Amino acid sequence: MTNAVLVEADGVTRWFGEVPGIQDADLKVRAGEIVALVGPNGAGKTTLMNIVAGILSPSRGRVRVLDYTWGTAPESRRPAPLPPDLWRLRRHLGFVPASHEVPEFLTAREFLRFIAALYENPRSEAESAIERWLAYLDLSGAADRLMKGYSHGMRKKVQLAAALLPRPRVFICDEPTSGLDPATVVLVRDLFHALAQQGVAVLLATHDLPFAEKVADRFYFVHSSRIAAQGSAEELKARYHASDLAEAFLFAVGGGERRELLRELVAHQPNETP
Ligand SMILES: Nc1ncnc2c1ncn2[C@@H]1O[C@H](COP(=O)(O)OP(=O)(O)OP(=O)(O)O)[C@@H](O)[C@H]1O
Repeated sequence: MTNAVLVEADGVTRWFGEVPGIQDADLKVRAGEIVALVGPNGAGKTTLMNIVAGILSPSRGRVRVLDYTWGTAPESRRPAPLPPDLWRLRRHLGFVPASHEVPEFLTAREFLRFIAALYENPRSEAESAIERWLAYLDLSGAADRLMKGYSHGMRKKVQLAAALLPRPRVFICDEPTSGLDPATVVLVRDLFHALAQQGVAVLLATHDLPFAEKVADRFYFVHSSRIAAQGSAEELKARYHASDLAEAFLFAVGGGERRELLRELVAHQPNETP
């Protein structure tokens, strides 16, 4: 299996007016690698994912996914237009957004058929792939109901199936476990590992650190619109003398000072009698 870099961001910055979405972010995801972006709300994870998925243009910096390169070099705060032929990349890039949006007035089966037709999968092959995805994600019983009545978790499952049906080489997934029951989280974990084994480059963003630690090979800590640290779980824990990934994150973004402050706050005064 090749370990070529399939996704690369170089100095990517995106401003929303005066608000920084992400600044000077460098990112790499290799074939067969699972990379997780972790960080608090508003840190910049979704902005970075949307940029490398070709949904949002960077204000500055360059992006390469497979053979497609786009972005801008000048010192500008104005987003560069996305290249018009970027749609060609989409059949190779599966994307699951953080939102649970699906076309509500279609059934899951209709929607998946639409996706298969869009990417010109042969009809017979597509039907059997759709059946298998529905079965794997435990959606077969609901497949002919309008998605209007679907729960958040069911919608997430449909988004996963739709993104993976065209067999992408790059898979970008925002909040993969949000709304999912614990048994489905295990299915998704296995799914990610299976994709990586097939040489797919997987990029995800999550608040679910136990899940991330089980699936990801490498992490990017995103904080205040910047990448604060990157590495494997073992590297990050060793670097910040942390017992788990959450603690490593806290120390990487300066939370160690808060721990010191807490120690001082609760320490007994020297002349205090117990
Ligand atoms: N369309 C937008 N217009 C204005 N500001 C935006 C827009 N999208 C994102 N931002 C801002 O960019 C920053 C990064 O947001 P982003 O959604 O990337 O964070 P996140 O790490 O994905 O957060 P969460 O974990 O809550 O999803 C935030 O300050 C956010 O308010």
